[in-house]
Amino acid sequence: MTNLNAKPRIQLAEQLAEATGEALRQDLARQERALLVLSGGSTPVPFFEALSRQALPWERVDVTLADERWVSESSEASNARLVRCHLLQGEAEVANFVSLTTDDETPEQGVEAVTRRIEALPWPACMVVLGMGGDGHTASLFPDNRELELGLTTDAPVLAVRTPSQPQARITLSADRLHQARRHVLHITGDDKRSVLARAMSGDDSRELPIRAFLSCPLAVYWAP
Ligand SMILES: O=C(O)[C@H](O)[C@@H](O)[C@H](O)[C@H](O)COP(=O)(O)O
Repeated sequence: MTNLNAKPRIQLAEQLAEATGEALRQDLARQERALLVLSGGSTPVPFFEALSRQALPWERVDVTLADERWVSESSEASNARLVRCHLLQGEAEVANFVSLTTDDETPEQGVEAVTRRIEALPWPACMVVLGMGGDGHTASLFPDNRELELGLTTDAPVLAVRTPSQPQARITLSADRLHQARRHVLHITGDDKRSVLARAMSGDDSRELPIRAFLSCPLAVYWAP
C-alpha cells in the first residue's frame, strides 16, 4: 500500500465499521443474537480494528469466518488469529467467536464438527463481509478448487477444499450458506481488484470468477484505491 492510498483505505474501513455496527444494532433490536460472517486476508485489518471500537452489546454477537486455512490458530496464516488480534479486543472481546478449525489433521476429517458449530449459529446472518482475490475467488471458492462445483451448488453449509494454487488445504462456507444473510458486502481495495470486479460484472460463469455467485445478493461494494 502506498502512503497515498492509506487514508482512503482507513476511511473506507471506518465507513464499513459504522455500517456494520448499525446493521448489528438494527438486528439486535428485534432478536436476541446476531451473526457476523467475516473474511480474512490483509484487507480487513483496519476494518476489524474500527469495528472493535463500535459501541455494541458485543456479548450478543456471534462472529465466524467465511473460510479458513487448515492451520493452527498460532499460525500467521490463520484467519481466526487475525480476528482475535484485531477485532476481539476491548469491548468486542466478549463476542462469541466460532472458528472453522478442529484438532484433526485434515479439513475433510474436521468438516463434520465444524458443520455442527455453523448450523448452531443464528442464521440468517446479519451481514456477510466478503473479500476477493485477483483471480476472482471469494471465501475459499477459488477458480481452481477441485470442489468448486460442489461449493457453488451444495446445500451443505461447509466444505473442505483443495486448491492447487494455494499452499494450504482450506475449509469454506458454501455459496448457499454465504447467501443466507440479510446484508452482503464486498470489501476490496486497489485498481487491480476494481478491474477484476468489472470483469466479473460483464459475465455469468461463477466457475471462472467465483465472486459472480454473489453479485446479485444484492452486494454492497466498499472499494477504495
Ligand atoms: O482468508 C482469505 O484469504 C480469504 O477469506 C479470502 O477470500 C480473501 O478475502 C481474499 O483472498 C482477499 O485477500 P486479501 O485481502 O489479502 O487481498
